[in-house]
Amino acid sequence: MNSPAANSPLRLLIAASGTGGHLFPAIAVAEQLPDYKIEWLGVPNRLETQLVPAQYPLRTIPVEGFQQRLGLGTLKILFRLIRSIGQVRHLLKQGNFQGVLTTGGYIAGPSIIAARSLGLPVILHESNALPGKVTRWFSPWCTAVALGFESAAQYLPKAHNVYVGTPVRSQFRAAANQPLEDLPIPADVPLIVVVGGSQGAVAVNRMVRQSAPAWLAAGAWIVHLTGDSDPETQSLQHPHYFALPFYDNMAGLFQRATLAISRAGAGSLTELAITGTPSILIPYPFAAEDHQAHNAAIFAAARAAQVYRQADLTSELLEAKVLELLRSPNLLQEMATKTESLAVADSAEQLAALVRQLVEQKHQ
Ligand SMILES: CC(=O)N[C@H]1[C@@H](OP(=O)(O)OP(=O)(O)OC[C@H]2O[C@@H](n3ccc(=O)[nH]c3=O)[C@H](O)[C@@H]2O)O[C@H](CO)[C@@H](O)[C@@H]1O
Repeated sequence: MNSPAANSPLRLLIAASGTGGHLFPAIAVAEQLPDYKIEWLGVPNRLETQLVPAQYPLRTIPVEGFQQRLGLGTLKILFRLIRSIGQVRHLLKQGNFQGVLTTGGYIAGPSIIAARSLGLPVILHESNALPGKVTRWFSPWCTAVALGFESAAQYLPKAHNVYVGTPVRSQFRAAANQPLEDLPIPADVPLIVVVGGSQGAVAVNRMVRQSAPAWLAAGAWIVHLTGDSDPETQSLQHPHYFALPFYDNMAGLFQRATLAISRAGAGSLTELAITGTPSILIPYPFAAEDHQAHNAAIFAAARAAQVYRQADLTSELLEAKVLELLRSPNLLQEMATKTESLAVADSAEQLAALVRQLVEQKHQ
């Protein structure tokens, strides 16, 4: 591979794909590397085609997950994996890249193998408390593994682990109390924010709609981020209830929220910690290896959140727990303080510094 011309910007390939939880931390790090020439690697038809800022050219390759049992399907996937490795190698050589940053998931496997086979440094960021399969399999080959939760290191004994927290978008690092200009919510009313990860959570949505009338009657306002695949989003109408498929100003919303009801994806938890927002967490029960329950357990242990398994939760119980919290400002304040203590405010800067160190040291 050619060495970069003196003074030409270093070239980094970011392999991050699929969900907000994988994309936003990578975007946050990219924002910290304005002097790098960055290109993006993703999968066709996934969220990256909408969320990755236009300044980072997006390349796509078709990769899929690994099945549990061996069979013809597994062979096909293996074949695709080998083909993807070849495609990423070609891309890396052609683009004269000097390093790879990935946030895990299926796109990470071929990216790590391709980059390491060319002697390029790879930094893998794992945001979950229980690292995903791809991270557990491929982390020993990475130059460094950056962790969102310190306790994840116990699952990666052969990796070079560095705890940095999970990077959040720049909106979360701006001054507090960004106004919600598009939502006419009075300053002095309690606000409940409901969020089901980047794609919404239909089961949580249903429970929330059943419980919401009691919360509204108690004087609360509600912003309900439903995702775009819930057919019943218009079934509850109330002047103090806003149902939206997706919302951009999450920093402003979490800062303003009295209480959040959320899934327990690493991205949402990190943001709740940064904004010091007390929460009720309902881990997604079908997440790979139940990893959201591991994320939520850290918040529960720190008394930063109340955690309920979806299977144990009814709309009556949810209704009662929320009312109880709305009537307990001291408890909410205590949860807010505990939540804040879990935040790593400069995670994006730390991870960008790690990328610089490893990429630049290799190319000195
Ligand atoms: C179902 C599933 O397996 N989800 C996983 C997925 O994240 P997934 O994207 O589902 O969930 P996360 O909580 O990590 O991230 C959601 C992100 O979307 C943003 N958002 C959400 C709604 C909205 O209207 N506007 C908005 O901007 C949130 O602010 C947050 O930044 O990857 C994460 C990181 O590996 C995992 O921890 C999650 O468990």
